[in-house]
Amino acid sequence: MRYITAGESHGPQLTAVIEGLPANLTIDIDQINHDMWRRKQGYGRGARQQIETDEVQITAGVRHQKTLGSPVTIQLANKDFAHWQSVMSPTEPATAENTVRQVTKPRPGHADLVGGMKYQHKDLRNVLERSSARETAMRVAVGSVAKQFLKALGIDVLGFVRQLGSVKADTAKLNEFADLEALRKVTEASEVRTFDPAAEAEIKMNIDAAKKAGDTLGGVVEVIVTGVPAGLGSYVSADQKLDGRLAQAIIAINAFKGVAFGDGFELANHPGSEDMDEIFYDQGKGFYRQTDHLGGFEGGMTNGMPIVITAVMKPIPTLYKPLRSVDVNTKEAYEANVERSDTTAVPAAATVAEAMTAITIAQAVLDMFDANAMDRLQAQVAAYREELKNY
Ligand SMILES: Cc1cc2nc3c(=O)[nH]c(=O)nc-3n(C[C@H](O)[C@H](O)[C@H](O)COP(=O)(O)O)c2cc1C
Ligand SMILES: C=C(O[C@@H]1CC(C(=O)O)=C[C@@H](OP(=O)(O)O)[C@H]1O)C(=O)O
Repeated sequence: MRYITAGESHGPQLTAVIEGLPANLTIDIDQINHDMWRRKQGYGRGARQQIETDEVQITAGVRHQKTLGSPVTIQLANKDFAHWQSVMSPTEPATAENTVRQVTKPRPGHADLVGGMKYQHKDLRNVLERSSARETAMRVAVGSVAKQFLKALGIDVLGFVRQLGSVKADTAKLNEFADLEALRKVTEASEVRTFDPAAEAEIKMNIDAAKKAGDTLGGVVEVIVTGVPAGLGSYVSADQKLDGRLAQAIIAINAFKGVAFGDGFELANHPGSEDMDEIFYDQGKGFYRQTDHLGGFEGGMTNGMPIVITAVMKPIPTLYKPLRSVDVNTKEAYEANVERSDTTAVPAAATVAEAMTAITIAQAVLDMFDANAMDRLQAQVAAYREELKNY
């Protein structure tokens, strides 16, 4: 399965094309729109989210809620385009009137300056429109389809917030959740998508304070995947290592700067005897582990334990507090000014990280099993799970 997205932040619409989904997968559009809603939410988001409704349309590859095996197209209108029609028109020629909102002042932390140099744009709007995280809306739509595919195979994926700014949610509280369903309910109801109400209250205060100071906040998201059979991905070649592919997918989210599996950077603080997940055997369930320090991966392959990914998002680069930069035409120094921006988007980014994870795991499943028809694929996965138990 592969996908591509197209669309500018203030252009007419965003589009995703997914190729390689098996036929007869049931697609629930309400579920997609629910995930779109989750990405739109989150304390600290800016005014743009009040303009958009983010309800998608499926325009190809699905009939009566079932995939056909042909490419699937998902479309999303940008409501904000109404305010940018002339500036962002794909067909009108450039005139003095419709190029008035040219951007010549690159914002530090954005693609603006280097994108302009690379593509020979002097109106940096030509860069920022596509480098904007608006595009992550389509990744969430594709991810929602991937999640529905995985769910049909007993694999569940959830992303949530672990830390926002310097405030960390309490790990002991996370361990109290019986399953992902219970965790989903609590984190979905949280305005900052976390599971710790005490941390949530403190985080909201910090977001208010950052906003007041014209500053922004980053944070750490976590994604957990349960029900994964052992053996997805492979150790045989670097490009087949599934942990490596997941790391690429996560770092490819706007503003993500680091990714780790299991205990992650904490692994360095312990000797090997405390970090490995020892192997046990039971007649009924086969080989199993009692711990998951390595986050579900050995040798680039899933080992049957939950996949646990944490990833860090830098603070939003557009600040109301001005940052120093230089105009690309006049070469004069200036201090950046801002129209509108998010104070933080870590809660939204947790949904994006969940989507990128789901897409990557779905691709690994489709690389390994029959990718044509859902029934045959389900039968193969069930037989494979049985084979593993009897190994
Ligand atoms: C969900 C989400 C929302 C974002 N919202 C904003 C925003 O409102 N303002 C902003 O300057 N950056 C925002 N960003 C981050 C920028 O898109 C990103 O930092 C920029 O494109 C440069 O890419 P890089 O940080 O990956 O190098 C957002 C990122 C995500 C994932
Ligand atoms: C539009 C979205 O996020 C945008 C991501 C973004 C950026 O620079 O990445 C900048 C802001 O856009 P605007 O300049 O239109 O206010 C955010 O609102 C979205 O997530 O749907």
